[in-house]
Amino acid sequence: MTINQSKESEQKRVDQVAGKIERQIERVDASIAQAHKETSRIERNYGENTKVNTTEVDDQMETNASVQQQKQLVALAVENENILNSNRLKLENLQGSPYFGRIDIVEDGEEDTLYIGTSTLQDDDGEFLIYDWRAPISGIYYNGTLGKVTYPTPNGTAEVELKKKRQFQIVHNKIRNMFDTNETVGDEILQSVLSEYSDEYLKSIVATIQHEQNIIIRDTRSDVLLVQGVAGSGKTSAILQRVAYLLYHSRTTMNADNIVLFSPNKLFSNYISEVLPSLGERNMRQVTLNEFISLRLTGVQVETLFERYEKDERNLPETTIKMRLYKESGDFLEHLEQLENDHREHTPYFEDIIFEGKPFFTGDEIAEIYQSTNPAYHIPDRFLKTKNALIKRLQRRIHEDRNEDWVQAEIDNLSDEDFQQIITDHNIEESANQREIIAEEFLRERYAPIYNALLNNYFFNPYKEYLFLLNEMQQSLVSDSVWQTMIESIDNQIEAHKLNLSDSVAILYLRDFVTDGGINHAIQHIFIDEVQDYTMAQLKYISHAFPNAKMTLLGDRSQDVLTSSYRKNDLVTEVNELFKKKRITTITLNQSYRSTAEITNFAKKLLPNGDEVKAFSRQGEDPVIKVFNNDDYYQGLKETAKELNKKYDTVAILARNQAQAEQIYTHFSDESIVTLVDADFRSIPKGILILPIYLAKGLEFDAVIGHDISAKNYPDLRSTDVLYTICTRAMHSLTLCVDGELSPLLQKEPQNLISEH
Ligand SMILES: Nc1ncnc2c1ncn2[C@@H]1O[C@H](COP(=O)(O)OP(=O)(O)OP(=O)(O)O)[C@@H](O)[C@H]1O
Repeated sequence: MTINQSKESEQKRVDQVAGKIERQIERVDASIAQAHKETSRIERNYGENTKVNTTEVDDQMETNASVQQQKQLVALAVENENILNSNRLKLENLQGSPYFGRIDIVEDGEEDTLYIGTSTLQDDDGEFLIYDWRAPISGIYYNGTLGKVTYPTPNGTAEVELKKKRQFQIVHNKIRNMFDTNETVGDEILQSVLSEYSDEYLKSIVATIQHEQNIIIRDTRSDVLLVQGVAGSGKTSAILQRVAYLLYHSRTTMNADNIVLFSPNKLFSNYISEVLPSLGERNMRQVTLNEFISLRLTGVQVETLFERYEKDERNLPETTIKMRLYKESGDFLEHLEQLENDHREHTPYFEDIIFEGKPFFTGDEIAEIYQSTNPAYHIPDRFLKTKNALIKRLQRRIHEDRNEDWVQAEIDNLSDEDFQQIITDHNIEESANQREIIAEEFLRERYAPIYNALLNNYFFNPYKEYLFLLNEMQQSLVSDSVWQTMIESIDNQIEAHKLNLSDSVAILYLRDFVTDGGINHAIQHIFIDEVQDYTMAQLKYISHAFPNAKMTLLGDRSQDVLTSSYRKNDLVTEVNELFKKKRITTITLNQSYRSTAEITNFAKKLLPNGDEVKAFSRQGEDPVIKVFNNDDYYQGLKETAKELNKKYDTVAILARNQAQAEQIYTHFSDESIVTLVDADFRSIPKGILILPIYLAKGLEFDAVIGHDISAKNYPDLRSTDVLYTICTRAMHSLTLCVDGELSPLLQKEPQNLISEH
């Protein structure tokens, strides 16, 4: 058969499948309408049932049972509707482009042809029209070259012969491109996908996943999967495909709520929010490091990475660097723990528990209980015994206070409804001492804040404990007076309810150690994007806080924008050292997909080990370096941006920091198509955008303009990471504007790229 004949018969199949998808959508719509009616009927019924008489105790009990039953019915009906809606979403996702791959295999002498798409589709006879890309057999499409290949089955590995691998690009149910290939996914389709212009949202790469990316997506063995991937190599894309893959394979034991992604900022969260729904899955939870820490340290304002970066840009003394590097190491957390253990005689710092303006338990009373526990026990055990003793004291108080006059008086003053509510809430039966039981329950409610304070260990002061340990620490990094000044400065910050990043993680770790708390067992997978921005102490803490979670860490040591002013780390070595007791797999991605070959080749020359980076063979225009005479700079920048915006929807002017971004904006403020983006933005508009580089991390734009790459602004090698990250945000066009003298980082560039204005 010629390729044209094949195309004709393939098109026929697409038409048939498209027709079946339409009919299934109609049927699902009818079922959804029916289910919706049913849910409303049950809800109405539920409403009527709750209106029954609730004054008599017997009636109350009966009503409760019936309400519970109705609640369950509502929940079931809603669940049914949710399932139907999720089926519809899957069908919608298949509409217009039902599949992207086909494999022809011979298994046990039998030939079979399988089509692969974003989700499974069966016809009414149960025949598979489309296989989900995550099905074990679909792995062949991404992994196998023609010939003998294997795939996992519940009964072990199966071997088949792969006869043909075909790729499709189907748009509006018309085959636009079709290729037979022996590669993972041939370059032609990838070329075409990558030439498209940027979008507000990242897209799924399911149809064109590459071999190395596939290994990341399908890894289920590693405890820690570390990916060192160059800019634009598909790390973020791989995360999202991997989440979809894991959800599919652990349907019964895991859902999207068991997965947490640490993302760099809110813009980024929005940028990636469409991929999983386009694959028929719910988004996982997302949190920034700062939100995560702040949630755990309520009442304290924790410095963000961006704030610190802005500060670091101004000055960073050598001693600060030394102390910070130490406090950011995994060892520091261990030293704190060790020091705490070494000070057996020391009583942790306890606080009064205040109730209605007065101490209910004083710090001294709590300390006494702690001191009475066996000093041979571990600190967390002594702490737990103290806490249990306090809970017992509270219970005793409740028991003793129940006959107090004030309690009796308060009960007498309860309305009938409140009185009945206590009876029903606690299932209190009629008996001789019913009133005493009611009094106890009443007190339990009244003293709930105390109980809550005990449960949450609010009587322990981790801040003072931390300062104590810092004081006790033997260190030879800096002079004693510098160390003391550092301690005083933390003390002052705590007074003002503020904390810097390194101290906050150490305090959390210390608090969790002493109180044996802070652990979340429900999370099964943690993903950290831009892991080069994390310190080993932070990674250690995250791993401690989610002990059941496998970790997928993705980063690029060359995009170390936020910490490169004081840290030159080797990400892979440090992470391997930190997690040496775990099963760790390291994968390197060297192929960059985002930018044209010209941009990638330009950017990689900035790096000392840039040869590793492989450009994808998509041709475009050469990057441009425009040098302006000081007075003309902003005018030139403005004209450049406006000119590019005629051709490209999004043109991003990337500055080193917020102050520079604001400065640029003042020169543009008369233009309506220009937006100054700051940390509170949740989505990226089209037009000309001005933003500091740290907010552009992980994002991409059609055209990028690097702001003021002059000798003043990018004086030496320490600025390499920032400049590299700026350049690699560009998909199709890169321009670097220079105010005055060219940065030494650009001085080796060929003259034909540089123009004077
Ligand atoms: N296999 C692929 N098929 C199609 N497009 C791809 C593929 N891999 C990556 N891309 C595209 O390349 C671009 C960069 O991908 P992504 O943002 O995931 O890379 P990254 O490694 O996270 O980048 P960075 O570290 O620079 O932020 C995106 O537009 C993505 O859609």
